[in-house]
Amino acid sequence: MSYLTKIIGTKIEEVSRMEPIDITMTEPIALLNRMRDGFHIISEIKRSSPSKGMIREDVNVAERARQYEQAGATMISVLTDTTYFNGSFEDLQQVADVVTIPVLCKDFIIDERQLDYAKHYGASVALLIVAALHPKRLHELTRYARSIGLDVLVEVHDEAELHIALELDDVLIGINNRDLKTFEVSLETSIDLMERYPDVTFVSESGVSTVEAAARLKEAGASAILVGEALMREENPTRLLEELKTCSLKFVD
Ligand SMILES: O=P(O)(O)OC[C@@H](O)[C@@H](O)c1c[nH]c2ccccc12
Repeated sequence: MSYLTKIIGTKIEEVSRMEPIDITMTEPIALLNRMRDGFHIISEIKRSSPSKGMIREDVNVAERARQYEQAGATMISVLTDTTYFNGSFEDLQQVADVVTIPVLCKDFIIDERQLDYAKHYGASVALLIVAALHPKRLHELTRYARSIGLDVLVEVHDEAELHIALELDDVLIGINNRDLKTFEVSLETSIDLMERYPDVTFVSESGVSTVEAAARLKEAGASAILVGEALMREENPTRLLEELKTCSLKFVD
């Protein structure tokens, strides 16, 4: 059984225990427009992961999110899964309370109730993973998210999944360089797809740990990169984040 299948099994159980929660509906924030020009950093609050184990145990998430915003991040991603990533909706809320930039709820979302929680705890964007959902459910959840005021980042890993994502209106597409079934990471996953679809606005996700990697992705057409581990490992992430944001192949030996 793949890890993704295992995680989804856990989510099905978790969702069945989630009480309904109040939400205040808004309009989505037009995330796609914000990403169209320039090169953006989405920095992630990630305490641990199944593939890397503990990354940073004691983290003041509010403080770190503020540093990310000050250093120029366009959006903060917060892992809310507890079982596999040691995150929580409390983390999401703490971040949303202190930053002015959008906050992404990063979880394995399979049900409307999780979208309600994301909204309630302050997210303005939610992640939906194509590999985790039947295309019909992906459509339903995308529509529901937008109806309550959440923009959607849709995650793909190959061309077949990209075709499914391209059928959705007004979503930002992320290409995960990490295969969620094997944990293998390759930047070529993004580079190949971005070169074949030059008109699509893409976020390249995972495995970006150097300025050179960021520059390669930018050169290949990425509008944004999503960086978790590399920034979390920095005691002070400001400099690395600034360098990733202004990266250029010209300055790389
Ligand atoms: O820590 P990294 O390698 O920089 O990766 C960040 C982010 O892309 C990764 O956490 C991620 C991408 N898609 C996901 C889906 C679920 C959980 C986590 C993820």
